[in-house]
Amino acid sequence: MTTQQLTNQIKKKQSFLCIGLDVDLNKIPKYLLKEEDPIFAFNKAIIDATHHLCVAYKPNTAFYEAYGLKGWKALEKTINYLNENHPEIYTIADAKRGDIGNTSTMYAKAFFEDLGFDSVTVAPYMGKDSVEPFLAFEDKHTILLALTSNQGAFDFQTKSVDGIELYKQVLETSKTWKSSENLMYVVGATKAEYLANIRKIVPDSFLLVPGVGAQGGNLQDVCKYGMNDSIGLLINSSRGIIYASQDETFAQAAAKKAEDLQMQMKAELKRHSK
Ligand SMILES: O=C(O)c1cc(=O)[nH]c(=O)n1[C@@H]1O[C@H](COP(=O)(O)O)[C@@H](O)[C@H]1O
Repeated sequence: MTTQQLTNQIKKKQSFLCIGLDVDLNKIPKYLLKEEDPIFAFNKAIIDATHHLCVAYKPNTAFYEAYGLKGWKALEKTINYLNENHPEIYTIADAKRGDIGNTSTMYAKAFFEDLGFDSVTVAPYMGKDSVEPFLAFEDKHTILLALTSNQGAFDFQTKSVDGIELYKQVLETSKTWKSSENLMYVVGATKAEYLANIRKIVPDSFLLVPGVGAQGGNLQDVCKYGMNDSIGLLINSSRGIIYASQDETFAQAAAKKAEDLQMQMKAELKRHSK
C-alpha cells in the first residue's frame, strides 16, 4: 500500500488508529482457550469488531513467536484474514529486525513476501547495509526505530555523538539511504515534546507512534507536535484496546475503546483542517 492510499483511508475513516494485536493467552477470555486456535479466534473477533475504526493493525511478532509453531501459524492466519477481507487496511509486522545485509534480505522476504505485510519495524543500530535490503522492496515500508517510548530510550538514543543526539542522526542519516522514500519512523507517544524537532528533520514521513493507553502517552500532544499536511501519523494502542474486557463482551469492549480514540482523532483532524 502507498502512503497516499494510507492517507486517503485516514481521511475516509477519520482515524489514524493502529490497533496492536499483542495476544497474550493469559489475558484473553478463558472460554477462547477451548478453540483450536485461540490466538486467531481472538484476533478475528477483535478485527471484526474494530476494522471500521482503525486504518492499521500491528501484531508484535514476539507474542506469536512465544507460542512456537502454533503462534506463527496464528500470525499467518491473521495477516491472511486481513489481506483477504480488509485489503484497504495497512499492516505492520512489529518484529524490530535488522542484521547484516544477506540476513536482512531474508527477514524482509519473510515479512513482505511470505506473510504479505505492508511494513516491518527495523532497528537502525547496524546501519545502512542492514536497512537497505528492507528498503529495496517496492510498495513496502520499513519503520525505523528513531525515539522509542520506553525509559531505556535515554540510555543511547538521546545521547549526543559529535554534538548531535543519536536519534537525530538516525533520522538525518537514514534519509541518505537508497530508496529512503520507503522509510517511516517510530517515535514513542511518551516523548511527544520531541516531535516538533523530529518534524524539522522528517517533515513528510509517516510516524508510527506507540505508547498511548497503557504507557500513558497523550494523543492530543502527539497531534499538536507531530501532525503534518498529510496527517503523517499512525497512533498505536495495544493493551488499552484489546484487553478492555476479559469476558464474552471483549470484542465490543475493544470496539468501544477504539471508538473513544477514533472520536478524539476525528476532533484532531477537524482542528487540523481549520
Ligand atoms: O515498535 C513499536 O511498535 C514500539 C516501539 C516503541 O518505542 N514502544 C512500543 O511500545 N512499541 C510497541 O508498541 C506496542 C505498545 O503496546 P501497548 O503499550 O500495550 O499499547 C507494543 O507492541 C510495543 O512493542
